[in-house]
Amino acid sequence: MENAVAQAVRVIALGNDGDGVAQTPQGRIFVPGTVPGDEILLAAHDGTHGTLARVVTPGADRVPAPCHLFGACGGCRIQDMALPALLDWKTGRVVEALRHVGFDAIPTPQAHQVGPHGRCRVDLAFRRVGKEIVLGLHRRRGDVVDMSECMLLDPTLFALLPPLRAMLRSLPAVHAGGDIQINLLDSGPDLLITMDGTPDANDRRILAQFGKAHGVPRISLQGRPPETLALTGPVFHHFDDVRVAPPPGAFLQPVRAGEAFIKAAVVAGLPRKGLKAGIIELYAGCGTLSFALAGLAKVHAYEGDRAALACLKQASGGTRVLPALRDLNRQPVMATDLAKAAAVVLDPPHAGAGAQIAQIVAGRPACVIYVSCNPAALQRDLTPLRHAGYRLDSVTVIDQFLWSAEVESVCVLTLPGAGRRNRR
Ligand SMILES: C[S@@+](CC[C@H](N)C(=O)[O-])C[C@H]1O[C@@H](n2cnc3c(N)ncnc32)[C@H](O)[C@@H]1O
Repeated sequence: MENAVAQAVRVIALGNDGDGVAQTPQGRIFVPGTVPGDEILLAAHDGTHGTLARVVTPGADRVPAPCHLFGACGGCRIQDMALPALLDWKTGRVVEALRHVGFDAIPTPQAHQVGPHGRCRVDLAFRRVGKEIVLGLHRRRGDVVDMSECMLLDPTLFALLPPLRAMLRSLPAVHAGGDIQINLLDSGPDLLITMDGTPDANDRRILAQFGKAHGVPRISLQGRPPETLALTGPVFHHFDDVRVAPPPGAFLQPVRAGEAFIKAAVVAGLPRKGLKAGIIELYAGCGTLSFALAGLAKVHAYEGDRAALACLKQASGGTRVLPALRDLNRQPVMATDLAKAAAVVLDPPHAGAGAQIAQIVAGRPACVIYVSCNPAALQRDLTPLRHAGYRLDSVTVIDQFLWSAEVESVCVLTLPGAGRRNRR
């Protein structure tokens, strides 16, 4: 970074990762900590990225960041922009991706935003610093920032942090530090720890005491597979009244309200008729959507992670969910099977659905409901479906990663005429 800029420049947009984009005489430059409409002075820039010297005139959507750690902690990227404006920006990103797909008509999206203090899933890092433990999220580029306050975390998880720090401080197997994944289940927080020492019987005793005292039924050590270090009570969660036992570190939606919005959009997108043919669900995880779908039809649920599949299988007895283990990149569900389904629901990982998409295109199921956490993958995966004649019936945008650039969406696609063909 060298070039100082003397005159004020205007921030005209947000980039995909949430940094402001300033229009300068030298071209467009990403400037963290700015929002559209700001008139700013740059401290320096290198032609593509700049640093903010100060905001000269704030944009209409600029607000004071609600958390004192904003700017230091890497957890929130865009806290100085009003939440309705942030939801509009995220909605715009999804619509832009769909425009690039080339749909003739894009329905007006339904947009939902969760409230603060709802995060039930978090990955924290911890470091020994002197006699203390620093526990929190990483800086944007750098070390861990102690989470002394947080606008995101569920209050139960936030309340766990002080005793967790104290316990980690006393744990002999923690030398320099490690990481903790926490899932807040119905049975309480479920901890999966990575540490730089090897826990012995004394460490396990300390962990079990902590678990009993703070309502943490299970603490596991990261590994393949994870090892249970302390089990002081039953581990369970519920999806639509079905009791499941998620494995340590299970993928779950991060916010309950976000999960409910996704589920409602998926269920609302199912066809009204022909559900007897059953639903094919791809990337089912531990069954977040499966049991809701099974309230309406038989569900063939495919998942590639063994532990998640075992959870789904154990819970599926007496329901209409039929789980199957499958790596959908290497062995996608074939077109002939997909063709018979009343609907195909897919919720792929960040990279998208890869090889599975070609089989969906070839199978031409009447209805495809695509749940996305990545607009770029959504655009890539829906493009061949649009070329195959699919129409976009509805779009739902969900902002459940508040104050970040992440956005989820649910797109419902139908193939004109295919319902009649498949029901014959
Ligand atoms: C975004 S999560 C969705 C899970 C679930 N629908 C939910 O809402 O909790 C994606 C899921 O895809 C699974 N997955 C990732 N790659 C896969 C693959 N190649 N084959 C099958 N499943 C895969 C992951 O294990 C994870 O459960």
